[in-house]
Amino acid sequence: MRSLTLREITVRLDAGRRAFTALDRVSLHVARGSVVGLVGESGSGKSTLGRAVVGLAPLTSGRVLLDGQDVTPGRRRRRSGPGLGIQMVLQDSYSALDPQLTIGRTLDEARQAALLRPATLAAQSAGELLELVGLDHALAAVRPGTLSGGQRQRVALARALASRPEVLILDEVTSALDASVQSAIINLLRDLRGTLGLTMLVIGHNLAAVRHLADSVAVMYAGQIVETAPTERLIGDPRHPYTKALLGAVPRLNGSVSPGAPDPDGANSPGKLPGEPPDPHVPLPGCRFHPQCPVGPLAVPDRTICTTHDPRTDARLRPHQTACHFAA
Ligand SMILES: Nc1ncnc2c1ncn2[C@@H]1O[C@H](COP(=O)(O)OP(=O)(O)OP(=O)(O)O)[C@@H](O)[C@H]1O
Repeated sequence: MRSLTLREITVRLDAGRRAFTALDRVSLHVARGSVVGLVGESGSGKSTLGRAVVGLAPLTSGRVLLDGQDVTPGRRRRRSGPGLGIQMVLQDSYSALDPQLTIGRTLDEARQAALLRPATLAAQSAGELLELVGLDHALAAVRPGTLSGGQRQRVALARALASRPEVLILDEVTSALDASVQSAIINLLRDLRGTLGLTMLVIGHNLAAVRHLADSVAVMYAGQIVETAPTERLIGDPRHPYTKALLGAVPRLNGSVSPGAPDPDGANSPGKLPGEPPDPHVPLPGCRFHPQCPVGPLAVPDRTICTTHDPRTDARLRPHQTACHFAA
């Protein structure tokens, strides 16, 4: 396993009439064999970050490093990019699997692709891969359409593991599943982490699921990471005003939640904060969070949070910070 380092990742996307900044200089480190959770509201840029790392979203600037080695997608001097070294599993495994191929064929193709990679460790058989994710060998003969959502997600995981990736990015892999299936997948990921020592970036709305997998959690808001901290510290002592607001909307998080506990009502997910997150298509002048920021008008009603409060130093970064309720 290797570490994953993201340095100042910026992604500008084209949304019809004009481009907008979906990710703004995002930096993150996932130590070798560790698990980092990435949480935030819908539209904050979590999936775009994962996609940019594996080359599925255009990277405007920034670097992707595996153990310090530059594997940034699209860089000229890099020959293969993250390639098979970083694998991503998506929420929608139905569209991610070819409906015409049997599961065995899908896994065999993934194994074959991995064998072309010189550094690849010995790939396992399709049956062994299925076993690894808790599925019966017999499922190798069937097509994805006959599987349940949970089984398909396990197959998607097996396909990602077929190439023995150094880093696994899991994007909302449980959010489309029933509560009990969610719980089983979370437990599977915990087991795989133990047996394979995987380095993982786990993206999710569900803070409880991330909590029970992740050593540390990064909180994303409007295309930026506003706070990163060891998981229990983040939950017990959030420093950034946005993290506090996010956790404040989740009363049960400070209580006891059993590992991998299902969360059918979303009570352990980041709660619904007042107002709407900023629209990334509309550039915001001055403070991005505070409705009364004197630097400029804010297009986000009810968001009484100022991002200019530095959680690491507790410093007030800019003069207009004094208008922020949270830092007052
Ligand atoms: N291909 C694209 N073209 C244009 N805009 C996009 C594209 N992909 C994402 N976006 C926009 O980028 C922003 C970030 O989206 P992203 O899917 O990364 O957020 P997210 O935090 O993963 O949300 P969710 O949890 O709902 O998946 C959103 O405003 C989204 O509409």
